[in-house]
Parts: sequence; C-alpha cells; structure tokens
Amino acid sequence: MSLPVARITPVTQPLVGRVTLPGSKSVTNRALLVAGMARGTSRLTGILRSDDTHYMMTALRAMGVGITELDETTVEVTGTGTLHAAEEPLFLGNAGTATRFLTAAVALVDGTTIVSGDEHMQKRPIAPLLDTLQAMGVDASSDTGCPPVTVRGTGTFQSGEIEVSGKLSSQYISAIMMLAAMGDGETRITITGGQIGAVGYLHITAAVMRAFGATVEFPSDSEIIVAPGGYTATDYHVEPDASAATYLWAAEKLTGGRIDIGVAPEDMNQPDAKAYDIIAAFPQMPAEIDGSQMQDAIPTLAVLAAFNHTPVRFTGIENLRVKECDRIDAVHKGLTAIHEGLATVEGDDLIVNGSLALAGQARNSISLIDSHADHRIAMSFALAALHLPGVTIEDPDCVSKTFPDYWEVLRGLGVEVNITQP
Ligand SMILES: O=C(O)C1=C[C@@H](OP(=O)(O)O)[C@@H](O)[C@H](O)C1
Ligand SMILES: C=C(OP(=O)(O)O)C(=O)O
Repeated sequence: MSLPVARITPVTQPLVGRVTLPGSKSVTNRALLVAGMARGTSRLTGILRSDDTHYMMTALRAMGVGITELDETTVEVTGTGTLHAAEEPLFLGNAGTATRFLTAAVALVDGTTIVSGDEHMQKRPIAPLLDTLQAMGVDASSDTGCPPVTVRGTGTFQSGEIEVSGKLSSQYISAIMMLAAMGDGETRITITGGQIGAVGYLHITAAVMRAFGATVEFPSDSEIIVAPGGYTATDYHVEPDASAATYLWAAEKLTGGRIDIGVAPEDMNQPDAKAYDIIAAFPQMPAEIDGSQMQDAIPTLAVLAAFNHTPVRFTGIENLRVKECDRIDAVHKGLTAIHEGLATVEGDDLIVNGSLALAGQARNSISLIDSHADHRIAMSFALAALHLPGVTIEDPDCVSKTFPDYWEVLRGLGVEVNITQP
C-alpha cells in the first residue's frame, strides 16, 4: 500500500517567526487520568489535542468520566472518584502513556476491562507492569507480554510494599504511582532492573499527582512512597511540550534563524528540555551523548548530528528499540537513505558521522524516508530536508500522534511543504 509523502523544499533563508507549541503529551495524559479519578470537576488548560490524548479521553469517557471540551486547549473533567466498567475494549492506538497508565488504573474497575492498541502497540512490552499488578492482587494478563491486556478488576488492590521494573519503560512506574494514591494504605514502590532512563518522567508524575492533592515522596533513587487518599479535583495548567520544542530549536540552529516558541527550556519540567543545551552547541555537538535521560529527543539530535562538524555517538538509548518503532534502526536507515555511511550502529549505540559538507556532497538524489508510522522519525527527518534537496518523508500524517500542526507550523515559518496523496 503506498502512503502519502511530504516533499520539503530546502530553505534559502534562516527560519524566523513565532510558534505556539502544543501542550505536553506526558503532562496532558497524566492530568486527564488523575482528574478522571478525582471526585468533582477539574479544569485543564493548555492541553495537547492529538491522537494520544484523544485515545486517553475516549477511554476515560467510556469508563464514566465526564469530559467537556471548552475550547481547543481547555477541558473540564468530572470524575466520580473511581472508574466504571467500559462496554467495549479500550482502544489506545500506539499511545504508550495511555496504554500503560490505564492498564494500571483499570484495577479500580469492578469488572473486566480489555486494554488494546494498534499493531505497533501490540509489539510494545507490558509484562513487567502486569507482574507488579499481579503482586498487588490484580488479575491482569496478556497472552504475548504485549497488549491486548485483560484486567479482571474487583475495584480494589493491595497497597503495601511492591516492586516495579523500569528497565524497559518508566511508564510502568508512573502507572503504578498514579494508581497507588487510590489505595487503602501507603504504597512503597521499589524500582528494580537497575537505573531507569528518563527518571524525570517520574518527577512529572509526582508533580501532577501533588497538584491534585496526593502525597508522593522519593526517599532514594530507587524508592517511592505514595500515601492513600485519592485525588482532589483542581484547575491545572499543562506546560508546552519539550519534545515538540526540540524540532523548533534544531530548525532555528540549522538555518541560523530565530524562532520564538514563547517558553524557555529552563521553564519546562520535561526531560527533553535538557536537549536544548546540546542543540545550542551545534555544530560542535559533543562526541558522545548519553541519551538515557532525553530519549524522545534522540531522533532530533541524530538528524542534527548529520550536519555537525564532528561525529557523534549516542549511548544509553537501548529503550529506543521499544518505542513507536525501533528508533535506532529507523534513524540508521533514514540517515543511510540520505548518504551511505552517514550512520552506523554498534550494539545499541548509534554513531552519526556528520559533516557540514553533506549539504554540497554527491548523494542519493531522492532519499525516501520510511517514517515507520512514527511521528518522531517523520518530524526529525523533516529537519534534514531543510538543507538537503530530495529528502521525502513517507506517511507525514503520523505526526498527529503528538503534534498534529507540525507541517502547518513549518509552513508558517516559510517552509514549502508539499504533501501528496498516492
Ligand atoms: O512517561 C512518559 O510520559 C513518557 C516516558 C518515556 O517512555 P518510557 O518510559 O517508555 O521510556 C517517553 O519516551 C514517552 O514519550 C513519554
Ligand atoms: C515514545 C513516545 O511515546 P509513547 O511511549 O507515549 O507512545 C514518544 O512520544 O516519543
């Protein structure tokens, strides 16, 4: 089946302009869920409207949560203090946050819930989260270790001491944290499986929980204590999305432009805000970048590294293999489609052999980039197209997962983006 493609004309001018970023996906899906588990009405402003948040809202509505859309970025969420049985399976597309967070949250349902996703989600592991739920007395199972998951809930679960492995995904831990506040007693979580990537996501989880009245403490790097008591409805503002910001920071740097995104990186609490300093160092990016604490920014940084003065090795990125696609492989293939030898993979490390001269070099005249249905692959390779003729992005519509206006935003900055249907 052939897919739509985006053809981008290389820019001849620095990109200059103002952009309104979408709200943070991570914060929006946490705030929607926590507000949905609270009793009463919360008003959420600045939210992201995209596939991932649509799936979360649809699932919450199916479980009895009232959600009224007041405008494009504002919703009122009315919860009853628990979740009710849905009539149909909860279909969550390829939204990792919605899938992992709801797999735990549906322990509150008195009845059976099926949590399902698309063909990509059905390859993304969830067994470590199911192991923890089972240890909490929740009957949660999957035939494959990936969604679909069946949870036969009784409306309650056991608090106390539990372990969660965050080796494959920190989302399992966030999921348990948000559920734990709905328990009858204190929950003491021990993180197993070694140091987790993107620990900042756990702090975002705690920040949203605290805003809704929960008590969360981190006595050490591997322990979290969550007090019982549920959530209190409140008004909450969602900050702009730091992962989305990385494309604009990189576009600004690559073209020597000035893009005002209305928020400084130090004012964002999401892990990917850390990518700003690396982007700012371009074209002298460091020789080695530990990507473990800014995983979603790696495709952006890797494409930028193709234009860096010196090679860059990305380490600590093994979890990229279980994101929307195998991102190490997808970035490697995309860069190779642009120029043979531009990237190599050693184990789970990605090495980008960048050089500014790339822009003038003989290379493939048409580089067809397979997005692998992954928004971050499509958005980051669009950056290469700002400089290189012939870079063509397959399946550009996949940006709807987290940044539906991405192509419009580029056009607003003067970039010629031509999307053609097959
Ligand atoms: O908790 C979150 O909001 C997220 C955690 C990260 O995933 P993992 O914890 O699976 O690495 C990140 O890649 C994802 O986009 C959002
Ligand atoms: C990994 C991502 O998403 P998720 O895990 O929430 O599907 C992402 O947005 O880059």
